[in-house]
Amino acid sequence: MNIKIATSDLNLYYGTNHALKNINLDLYENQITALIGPSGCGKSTYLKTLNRMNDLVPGVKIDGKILLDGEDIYSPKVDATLLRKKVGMVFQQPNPFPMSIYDNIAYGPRIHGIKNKARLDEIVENSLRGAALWDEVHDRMKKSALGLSGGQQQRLCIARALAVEPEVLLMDEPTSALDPISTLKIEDLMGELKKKYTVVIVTHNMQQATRIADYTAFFLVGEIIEYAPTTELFSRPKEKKTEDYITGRFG
Ligand SMILES: Nc1ncnc2c1ncn2[C@@H]1O[C@H](COP(=O)(O)OP(=O)(O)OP(=O)(O)O)[C@@H](O)[C@H]1O
Repeated sequence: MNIKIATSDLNLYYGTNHALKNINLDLYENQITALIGPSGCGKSTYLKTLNRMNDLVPGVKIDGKILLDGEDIYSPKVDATLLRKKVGMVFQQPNPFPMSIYDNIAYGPRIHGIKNKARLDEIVENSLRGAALWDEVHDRMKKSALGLSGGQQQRLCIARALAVEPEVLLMDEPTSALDPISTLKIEDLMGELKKKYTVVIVTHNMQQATRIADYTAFFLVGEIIEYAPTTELFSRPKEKKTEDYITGRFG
C-alpha cells in the first residue's frame, strides 16, 4: 500500500503544553484511518497538523516532519492555501456558509479562479453527488443552505470540501452532532469516498471506528500508544493501555 502521508518525530507545543510527543505515523492512500483516545489526548491537534491549521494558533511550535506524497508540508516553499486545497477538512459542527446551496459548493472553486458557469455547474453537481446529497437538493440549489437538516448540512460540508478536488479528507468527529440515521448515511458515504480519497477521521465512538476504519491509531496524552489495522487493534491489542481503553476501563 502507498503511504500518502508520512509523519516522523512530530512534536507540537501550545506554549509550554507539549501536546504531541514524538509522533511517527504512516497514513495509507485510499484507506480510512481513525484516530481514537480520551478527551485532550491530541487527536484533533494531530489532525490539524496535516493541513497546517495549527499555524493559525498563536504560540504554537512544531518540529519534526510531515511528508505528503514525499514532500515536506512544513517547508517554507509550501503555500498553506494550496496545501489546504489538497487536504480538505470537515468539522464536528456542520458549518455551511449563510448563502445558497449552490454558492456554498461553488465558493472554493471560484476562489481558485474558476468562473465559467457550465464548469461551475458541473463541479457543483459532481460534488453533491460525491457527497450523496444531489438527489435531495438538486431542485433547491438557490435556497439557503441553512434550511437543510443537520445531516444534510454535514454532507453539504463534505461536498464543499470535495469541490476543490482534494486528495486527503480530514474529518474531526463529523457525526457527533448528528442523529443515528444521518450518521449511518455519512458512514456509508465514507466507504465510497475512500475509493478516491485518503480519509483520516477523529472519532470518540469506538464502534464507528470498527465499522468504517481500515486502520486505527490510539492516542494517549499526546503519544501514539498503538497503530494497527482496525480489526487487529480491537481484537488483539498489543499494549495493555490499548486494551484498557477499548474495554472501557478508562476514557
Ligand atoms: N488552540 C489551542 N491552544 C492551546 N492549547 C490547545 C489548543 N487546542 C488544543 N489544546 C490543548 O492540546 C491538548 C490536546 O487537545 P486536542 O484538542 O488535540 O485533544 P483531542 O484528543 O482532540 O480532544 P477531544 O477529544 O476532547 O476533542 C489539550 O491539552 C488541549 O487543552
